[in-house]
Amino acid sequence: MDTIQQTIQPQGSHFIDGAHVEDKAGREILCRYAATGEVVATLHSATPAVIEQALASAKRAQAEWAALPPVARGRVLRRVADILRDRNEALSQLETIDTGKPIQETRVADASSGADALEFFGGIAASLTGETMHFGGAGGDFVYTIREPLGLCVGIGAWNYPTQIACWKAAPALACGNAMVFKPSEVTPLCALKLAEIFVEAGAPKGLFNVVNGYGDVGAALVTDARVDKVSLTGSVPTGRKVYAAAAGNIRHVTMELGGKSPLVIFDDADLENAVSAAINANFYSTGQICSNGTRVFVQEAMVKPFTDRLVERTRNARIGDPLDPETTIGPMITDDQRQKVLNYVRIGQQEGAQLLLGGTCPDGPGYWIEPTIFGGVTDGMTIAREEIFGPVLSILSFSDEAEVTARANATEFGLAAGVFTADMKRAHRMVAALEAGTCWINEYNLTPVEAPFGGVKLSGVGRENSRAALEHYSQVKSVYVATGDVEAPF
Ligand SMILES: NC(=O)C1=CN([C@@H]2O[C@H](COP(=O)(O)OP(=O)(O)OC[C@H]3O[C@@H](n4cnc5c(N)ncnc54)[C@H](O)[C@@H]3O)[C@@H](O)[C@H]2O)C=CC1
Repeated sequence: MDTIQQTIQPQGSHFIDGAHVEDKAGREILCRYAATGEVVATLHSATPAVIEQALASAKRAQAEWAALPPVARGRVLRRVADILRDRNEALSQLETIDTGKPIQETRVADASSGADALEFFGGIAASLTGETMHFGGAGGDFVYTIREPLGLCVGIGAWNYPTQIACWKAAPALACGNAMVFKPSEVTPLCALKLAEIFVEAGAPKGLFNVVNGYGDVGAALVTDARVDKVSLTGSVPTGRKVYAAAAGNIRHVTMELGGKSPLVIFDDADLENAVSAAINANFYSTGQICSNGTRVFVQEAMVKPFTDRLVERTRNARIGDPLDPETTIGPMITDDQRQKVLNYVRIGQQEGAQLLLGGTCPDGPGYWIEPTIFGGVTDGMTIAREEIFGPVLSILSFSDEAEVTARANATEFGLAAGVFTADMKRAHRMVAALEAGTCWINEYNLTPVEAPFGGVKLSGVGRENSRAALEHYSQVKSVYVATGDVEAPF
């Protein structure tokens, strides 16, 4: 039988101009399966020569791609979507090995979510048109606009959704006629390589979607290259600050999908089971490694006890185990470093007086496991209520009324997402209007259909992914004034 490594090891660390590329001069990237700590693939961080090759080939491919009729571009993207769906099982297994996320999740949320984006933007490609503005009636002057691609885009990804992040960035970029060089997170380098192969198989010009693997310095080199017209990052706020500043040097476009500390507000008229389900999804899906997670769970006073009891009871049913077993509902953290960071927050939570109601410890054995953790009695000033943990740690905070909870929910420098659970729809709409967040859910949490814009306000980012809104961030408008009469001049 093949070992995991024999099956998983890619033919090269990068995929450029239609082929796998290797340059062993680059620093090693050891790709570990988070469930066991086993090294499943060894890659090398891109050298300057590899980066140059990727950018030059993408630049060439962009001109070829932009010259195609939009309907032909759309067809290629839709073919990519079809292949992703046909190979969902194999791609889900790879995603599980790349990230440690349970197969139960990767089967429905990764390649399939990527396919949705490619299908949506593939369908829209042919309907990207300009506008016409008339002056002085029929036969008079007019302006028409042309929606143009930006050119060469760089995508940089976080570790939690390697396939989805690559697709959410590539699909709108390519639909608009751009090319993309994508750099995955150094801890999940595998999935985007497969996606790059599939683009070529679906008929995309070689070089249109290149993947270079590497550490932060590779991302930095891509961002500062003068040929790059746009940078889209999914990552942490500190990295976002650096990338945004670097892009400013050349006055380049950016999309920043950054971190969060989102509120999930549960009023005492909400359906208890639905609210508990949402709190579970908003904190423990992907072992809590989701930027939009509702980690500050504000519960109205009368609801605190029944909500807490039921949440703890149901969370005891979480099945921690082999991520490739379809019954498993909780996988490991991505790396031991990330687990240590989360455990440190658990310690700080206890030191600052929060009540540890469940979890907080690590199951025995290899791999980067941590139990789903619930804190009660959390107050706004506590570190665990202020900082992004990016792990399975849920904080329950109690509140008395709407005005109070709205102010407290907004008292954060982040603004990615928010959720409100109530039977009173007037209150729900009033609250979401007042919440400082880019994405809100009423009586749900963390659903992100491709038709809806996704993105943050405040420190959580700029720009939007998905929906027609993303097209604005991957294209620019040229305005063309057409005169029909003589030219007036003062002398
Ligand atoms: N808003 C969103 O859509 C999402 C946000 N995130 C955020 O991402 C974070 C976790 O992901 P990480 O991979 O740890 O984030 P990170 O910020 O450490 O790294 C993100 C990516 O940026 C690259 N990078 C690092 N330094 C760079 C530099 N100077 N220039 C260019 N690229 C550089 C990394 O190699 C990686 O590919 C969390 O804070 C989370 O909130 C994660 C998923 C979705």
